[in-house]
Formats: sequence, C-alpha cells, structure tokens
Amino acid sequence: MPIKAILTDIEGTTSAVSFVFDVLFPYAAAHLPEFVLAHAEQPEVAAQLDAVRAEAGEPQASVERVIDILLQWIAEDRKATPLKALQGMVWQQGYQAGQLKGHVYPDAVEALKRWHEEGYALYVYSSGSIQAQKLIFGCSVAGDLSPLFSGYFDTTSGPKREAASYARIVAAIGVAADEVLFLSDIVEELDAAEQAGLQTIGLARDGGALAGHEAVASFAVIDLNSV
Ligand SMILES: CSCCC(=O)C(=O)COP(=O)(O)O
Ligand SMILES: [Mg+2]
Repeated sequence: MPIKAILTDIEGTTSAVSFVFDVLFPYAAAHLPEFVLAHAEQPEVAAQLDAVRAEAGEPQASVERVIDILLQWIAEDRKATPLKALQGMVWQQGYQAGQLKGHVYPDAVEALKRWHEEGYALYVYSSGSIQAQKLIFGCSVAGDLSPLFSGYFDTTSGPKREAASYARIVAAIGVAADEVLFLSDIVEELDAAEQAGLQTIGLARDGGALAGHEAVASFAVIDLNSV
C-alpha cells in the first residue's frame, strides 16, 4: 500500500542522541528539584508525584524522596510516564527562557517540510511527553516546525517496544497500518511497529545496520515511493 502517514521517533532519528543526553537530561536533573519543590501542590504536578510514588511502590514517599527517585530515573534513562511529564514541564521553562533550543538534523527538517508539502500526514511517537515533543519542534534550531505535524503520541499510548502501542496509534491516526511508515533508530521499536503491520525504515546515523530493517544514515535518501 502507498504511504499516507509518517510516524517518527525523535532521539537518534530526527534529533541527536547527544542533545537529549548532554543537554536535555542534565537540564532536567539540574532544575527538577527546585521545580518540584516550588510546584508540588499544583494539581498537574501533584498527580505526577503520586504516579511516581505508585510506580516506585512507595506510597508514603515524601516530596524529597520522590525527587531522589526522579533523579535516579533520569540517570537510568527510565522511560517512566510521570518522569517524562515532569521533564516536559521543566524543559518548558528552559525553552521559554531561551536556554534551550531543540536540535533537529537539517536533513530531517528538509524532508519533513517536503513530505508535508507533498501531502503526507506527519506524526511523532517519542518516550518524551507530548509537551516535550511540541517544544523540541516548536522551539527548534530551524524555527517553529510544529505546523508540519498532525499529531503527537507518547508513552500514554504504550511502551515503544510493544506492538499494541503501534496498533493504538494507527487506530488513532485512522489509516491502515501498512499505510504508515515508522522511522526509528532502535531495532526493538522497528520490530514492534512491523509486528503491528507498519512499514519501517531505520535511521542509523553512523552508517551502520539495523537488523531486519532497511537502514539509512539520513532522511535525505528516504524515497517514499519505493517503501
Ligand atoms: C521529546 S524530546 C525528549 C526525549 C526523551 O525524553 C526521550 O526519552 C527520548 O525518547 P525517544 O522515544 O524519542 O527515543
Ligand atoms: Mg530513538
């Protein structure tokens, strides 16, 4: 079936892994304690702190203990939904203050703009929260890229290594699974998408291979007519 929609990962795909690990995660680790202490009573923050307590199995944890858990999860790169929600809130302050600008590879910017003009519907699926996704593209080094996207999906649709998550996303997009092309740098994510019936292309920006999937080093060489 011809491709109608493109669903893309962020870290390692549209954007450098180093931006996430060397800029975003350290920014969150530095600013999250102060943010949580200042906003712990706000309902949207309090709900995430309770979700951390539940996921950690520590229902009575103090705010200080929850902060320690969150810092440990950042160090472990844990894809926990409440951590991701709180990181998004902290990054919002950084983007707003001009301290952060979202990295997007030039070849990804060019291809996303071209595909949008050609009528393909573009979607994002990342472990980063939807708020964080909107920020990285909305406040990017290439300007505001948010008009290019028709929708965003995060771990509230399920983990990225489970086929059921992709089935949910395809149902939400409203096209057949094999009309959606998923782009990612992680084999397990590509495998899960393929199991759900999506087409896949792997981004191997170091020029390597991604077992079982077509791999490219840049968006520039992706030909949607030959998928
Ligand atoms: C939305 S930018 C922050 C990315 C992030 O927090 C993350 O965990 C990366 O996840 P991805 O699914 O894009 O590899
Ligand atoms: Mg990735």
